[in-house]
Amino acid sequence: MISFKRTHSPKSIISFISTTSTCILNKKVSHFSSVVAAQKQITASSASSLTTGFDLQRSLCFLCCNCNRKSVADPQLLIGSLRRMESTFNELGDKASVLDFDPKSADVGGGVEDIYGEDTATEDQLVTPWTYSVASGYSLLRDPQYNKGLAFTEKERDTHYLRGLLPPATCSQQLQEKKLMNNIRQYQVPLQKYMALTELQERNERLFYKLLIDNVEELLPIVYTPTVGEACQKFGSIFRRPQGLYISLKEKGKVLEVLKNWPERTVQVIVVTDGERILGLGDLGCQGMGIPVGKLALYTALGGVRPSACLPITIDVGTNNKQLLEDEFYIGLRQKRTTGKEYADLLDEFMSAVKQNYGEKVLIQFEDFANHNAFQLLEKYRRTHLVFNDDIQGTAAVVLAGVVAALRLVGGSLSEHKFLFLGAGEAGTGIAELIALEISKKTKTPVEETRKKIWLVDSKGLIVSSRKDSLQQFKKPWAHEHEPIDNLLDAVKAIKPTVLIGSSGVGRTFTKEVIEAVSSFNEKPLILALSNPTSQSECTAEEAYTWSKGRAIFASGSPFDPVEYNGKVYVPGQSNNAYIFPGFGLGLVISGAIRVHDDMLLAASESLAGEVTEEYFEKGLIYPPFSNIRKISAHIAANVAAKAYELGLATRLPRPENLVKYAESCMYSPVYRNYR
Ligand SMILES: O=C([O-])CC(=O)C(=O)O
Ligand SMILES: [Mg+2]
Repeated sequence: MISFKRTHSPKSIISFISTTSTCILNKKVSHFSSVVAAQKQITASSASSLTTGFDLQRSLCFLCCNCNRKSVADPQLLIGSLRRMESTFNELGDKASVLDFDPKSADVGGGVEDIYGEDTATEDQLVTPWTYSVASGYSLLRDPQYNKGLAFTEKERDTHYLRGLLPPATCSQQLQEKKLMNNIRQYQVPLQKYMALTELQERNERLFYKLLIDNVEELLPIVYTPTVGEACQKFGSIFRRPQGLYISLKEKGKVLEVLKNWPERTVQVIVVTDGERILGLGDLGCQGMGIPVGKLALYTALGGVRPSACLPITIDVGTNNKQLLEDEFYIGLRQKRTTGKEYADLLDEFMSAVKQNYGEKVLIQFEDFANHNAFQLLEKYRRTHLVFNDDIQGTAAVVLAGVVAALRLVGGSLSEHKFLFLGAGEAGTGIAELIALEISKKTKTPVEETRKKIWLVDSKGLIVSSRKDSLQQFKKPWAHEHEPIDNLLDAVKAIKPTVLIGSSGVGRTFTKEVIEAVSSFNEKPLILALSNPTSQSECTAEEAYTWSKGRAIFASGSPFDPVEYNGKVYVPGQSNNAYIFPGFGLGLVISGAIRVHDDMLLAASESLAGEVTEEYFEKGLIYPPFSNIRKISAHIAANVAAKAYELGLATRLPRPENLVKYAESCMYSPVYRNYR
């Protein structure tokens, strides 16, 4: 039955009870879930000895259920019980123990009893899916945020009612990590590894992050590209427990309420998608949820943002993917995508609700929206919200960093190079613009001029001025004077780029002829095949090295293994926005930035390029290894935060003196905590 901890002083319990009752009487809380929320607030705000709210909440639940199992929402009955409880404590004074209190004079006896009525409830009876605010006992083992499995110490097993719920052995987090890695390595199929990791995340969050942080190079291709792409494609079939928040057209008019259902109040980073352009795989509708979930796992593992401060969101406005619409296991709305006003209104409601619920400083990262919405959303909200488009801005910052680093290998300054892109969408035009901006700043030349060094090819051929009228807005700045060319190979031959960048989302488009052509007029052609996942990469690492006869400097969006060519081993780099967004977001969060400015992207990019040291250049690498990513992220965060302060966009004052140290000190560590 009810068991307040004996460590709770009766006075503090009484004060809690009376505050709660007052809240209920004043109709500040109107139903039971609000009582739970109120209880959390009261516990947090009263500096009483109520250090654990668990038992209180449990008893409230208990009382509630006991009042009337069919209608737990009756505040009057609850207050009645609370009052009786209060008077029991008052009578007995400091000697009181909660065991002295029996809410309905022994309505509940000993033994095994279904006191909450959940097991005995018939199908038409309502049961309350209640939970504790502070977990203990069985619920502690089921709470991924606090569960430590066999690593609970003897003392914790005593104080948290875990005796008997675990086998006798205890072990360290290191040993658990070793076991889990052994298990994961046994799976041959990457998707099975993905599922095993997801299960771990839902079972023991700290252990999940410990694995990810300590084995980042091995596990990144599982929780992230390429495997996350396959996971999204099969999301309905592998779906077990929901992660993140789903906002669909059904929730129109109620988005704020939906946000309030999320259990965490202090959210710092939201990654949101509408699933229309998942990696280079196209429209995966609601199943795109794998992407925000994966990106936020990296926010924590690579950038040190606390998991509880991360919120993955999928906005479901339907899908045009016929196969999914016909798939019996599809988890989303079964309708064609809505567009126009209805789409804009839902997004608008979402953006306002986020600000209302979480304030001005929550970062909203747009991810994998289709071009036509991505540019518009960024433009529409960048002055009113803290927004960042990873595919446009994050990819741009990472590619600029790689290109700047590569200058050490290929020579020349940025302005002396000529760039040709295959793909003129978010990544292509985003990268092009940031390169043009950087050249403009460095050479003090107007950006309209520096753009002329950069050429883009889309599905219709080279973007040239004669096509201007029919081009989408975001492509227009790239329509330079040139005769029309309708394919990449001819464009390569005509433009003679020193840098060739693939951002088309279409695999195997850097053909042998294309790579041979670009290698014919460059000693060391810089070739970046950015599209994800691996199946969509413009070429493989092996193709790039072989066709360029070992001369290409190559990096790709998804990882490739090292390649041996003519007796030499070439290690390809991974040009993926995962280098940037975790540190970038951390920098915004720690400075309390309220808007994103392009100069912050340049700051992040510069910081990343600065991490590529001689030892990596010697191996032909233009990015540092991911194994150093937390240190890299701290530096990126510090550089971004410094820029936020410089621009007057930071609200965390005073500015910490040493921003790198400060960033490091803010980073989440997955090591287990000791419980009192
Ligand atoms: O998720 C990734 O690996 C990079 C990215 O943003 C994309 O391809 O859309
Ligand atoms: Mg993306």
